[in-house]
Amino acid sequence: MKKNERANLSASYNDLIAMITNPRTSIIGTYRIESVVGEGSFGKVYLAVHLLTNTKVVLKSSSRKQAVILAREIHHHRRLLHPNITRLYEMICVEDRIYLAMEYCPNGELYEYVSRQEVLDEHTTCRLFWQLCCAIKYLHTQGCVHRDLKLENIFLDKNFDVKIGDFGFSRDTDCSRRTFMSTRCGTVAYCAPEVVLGQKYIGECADIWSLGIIMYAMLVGRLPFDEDDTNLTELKIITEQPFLPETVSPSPADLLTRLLCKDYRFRPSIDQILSHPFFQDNGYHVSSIKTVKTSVKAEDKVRRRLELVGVDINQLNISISQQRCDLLYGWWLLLLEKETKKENKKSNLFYLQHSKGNSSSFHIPPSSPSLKTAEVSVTSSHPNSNKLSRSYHGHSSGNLLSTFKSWLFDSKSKHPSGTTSPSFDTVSTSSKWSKRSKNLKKRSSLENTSSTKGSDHERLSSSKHSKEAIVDSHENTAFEQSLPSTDSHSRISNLVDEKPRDLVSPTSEKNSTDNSQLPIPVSEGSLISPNFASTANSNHRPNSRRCSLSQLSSVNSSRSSLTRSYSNVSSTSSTSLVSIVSSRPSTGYGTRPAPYHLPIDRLHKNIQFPGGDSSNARINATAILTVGSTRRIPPTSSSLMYNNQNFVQEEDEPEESFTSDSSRHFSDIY
Ligand SMILES: Nc1ncnc2c1ncn2[C@@H]1O[C@H](COP(=O)(O)OP(=O)(O)OP(=O)(O)O)[C@@H](O)[C@H]1O
Repeated sequence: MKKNERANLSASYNDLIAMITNPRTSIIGTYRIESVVGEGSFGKVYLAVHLLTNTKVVLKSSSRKQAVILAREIHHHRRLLHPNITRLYEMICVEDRIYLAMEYCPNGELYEYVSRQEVLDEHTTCRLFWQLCCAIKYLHTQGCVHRDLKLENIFLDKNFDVKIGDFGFSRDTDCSRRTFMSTRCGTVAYCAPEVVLGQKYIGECADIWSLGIIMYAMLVGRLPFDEDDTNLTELKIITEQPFLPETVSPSPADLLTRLLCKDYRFRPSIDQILSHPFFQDNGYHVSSIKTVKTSVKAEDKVRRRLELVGVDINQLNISISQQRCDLLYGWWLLLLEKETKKENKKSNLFYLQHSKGNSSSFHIPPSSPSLKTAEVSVTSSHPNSNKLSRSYHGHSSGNLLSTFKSWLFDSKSKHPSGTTSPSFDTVSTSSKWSKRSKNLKKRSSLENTSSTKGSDHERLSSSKHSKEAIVDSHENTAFEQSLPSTDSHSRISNLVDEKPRDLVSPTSEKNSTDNSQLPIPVSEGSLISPNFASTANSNHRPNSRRCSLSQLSSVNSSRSSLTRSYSNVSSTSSTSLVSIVSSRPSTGYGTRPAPYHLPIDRLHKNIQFPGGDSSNARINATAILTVGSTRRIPPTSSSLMYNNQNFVQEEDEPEESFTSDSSRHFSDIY
């Protein structure tokens, strides 16, 4: 044996030893774990790289014990394909853990961003809030409500575009006949009055209230109702008008007033919100709503490439049509995303070339890439940079993998043309605001201040018009088959025992004798047209304009209090309003060193916990509490949050069957 051959053998043996003796898992399925980026309720969240596409993803790890809870999240999340919703690529089930591979948002949570910036200028607020509302419109149109919208569940991608995540409390709703729900869920400070009161509520209206809280936090730098004492927070949510500083211009103030209307019946619909002058005056129109688009050409290309490397196309089509979130579906989404990005770069280059010397003919819609971003994209699509990004810095199996990758990426086979270039869908809205408020005057002082802030904000501004290349399933026949039809939606709705009712008009509801429709007991003036507390109200947090989420006297209003929430335990009295205080210590300025959720013994003492192993129990910061329901949860679901607790009551949701099929054990290196 030659000397260098022996050296190679010895090196590969050492690699093998290093790999199998390393106590830390580094490969999960086809992902290589790089680092830990956070801690969720059920486990660590890792930054990982997809070995075939080099795409960065997050891997959310959970114990198999949480499988039933996760099923709800996966069931909703995998159907959602929108530029402002994090994409769920794949679910990897290994012996005792489940990993969810999701779109990575390198700029973290909106919570941290707002904390860093203290307050956002109106232009930035408008851009982010527009994206958020577009995502919510899509969600509601899909017959789904989020029910846990908060700054911590909104992420920012590399272009500082909004991505909603965490669908743990989502549920199906009938978008044509608003469904009444009774499960109290979400985070207290973001909860609508009707939810706090334990009344039946309409999920869409509760989401819209939470949007109001988020918009308020962006503009004012703190939450409108957030006290140390949860009961006080709840009382304020029900009775008080939020204090609105003078610095907020009339137009956003008008929108905020409408969103935070105590009576859900008078809150605007998502279409009405999107048509509000606050958006229109900033150049955001319903005609510029983005949808996820991919071309037939890109799909064909990806299919052929997968076929070339031996993937069974029938199997692939099944995975796609059932949105199975398995290995093949993950490959499909990631490859398609890459291909679409490539196409978008090409079209940006095309725009760039055609705009030279003729800039007036080059129209950039509000949410499409700016020229600056497009230039960057073109530069990075240079063949050399491509090569660089494809190079594999990996394990001993690198050679095989790179051969496989070269088959996937360097296929010379010709593909049928027929590209549908990315375009913007127009969504028509019938309702218009009757009264247009004054044009929004940009507050130059605020903008100046913000422009001098940290690099994050500069990046945000510079990427104002950037566009993410995202996969679209809607042009794909296979995908189309998989999209739940209205029928399947209503079938799912039927599984929920809360009977959907028509929301014809507030008047018709008033006539109803149902408790859920009784007017909310707040002062009459605020019932219909809530006026924000006067800015002259000096008792209420002076100088709050300058206070940040983490600095403000709600000082206590650091993250710990933000995440106080209803929990997935019901009290012994089914109608009592029970709240749980997460006693996670204040973590200071936008950091989260400790896990959110502390052991059960540190909870608010008025909670009565049914028997069970408290040491095993963790409070989900945003868990569920059912009030006023006499239903009992089936035994299988009762272990959702607390072992041995039969009091937990959850709404019936269609459950995804989680197989423990060994074929899913792609890589159990631990
Ligand atoms: N898509 C993502 N991109 C980047 N970081 C992420 C992403 N998802 C989660 N993280 C990081 O992981 C942390 C925990 O994730 P997340 O909040 O989604 O977990 P969770 O289990 O839903 O927690 P909770 O229920 O308490 O909200 C986040 O604070 C964030 O730092």
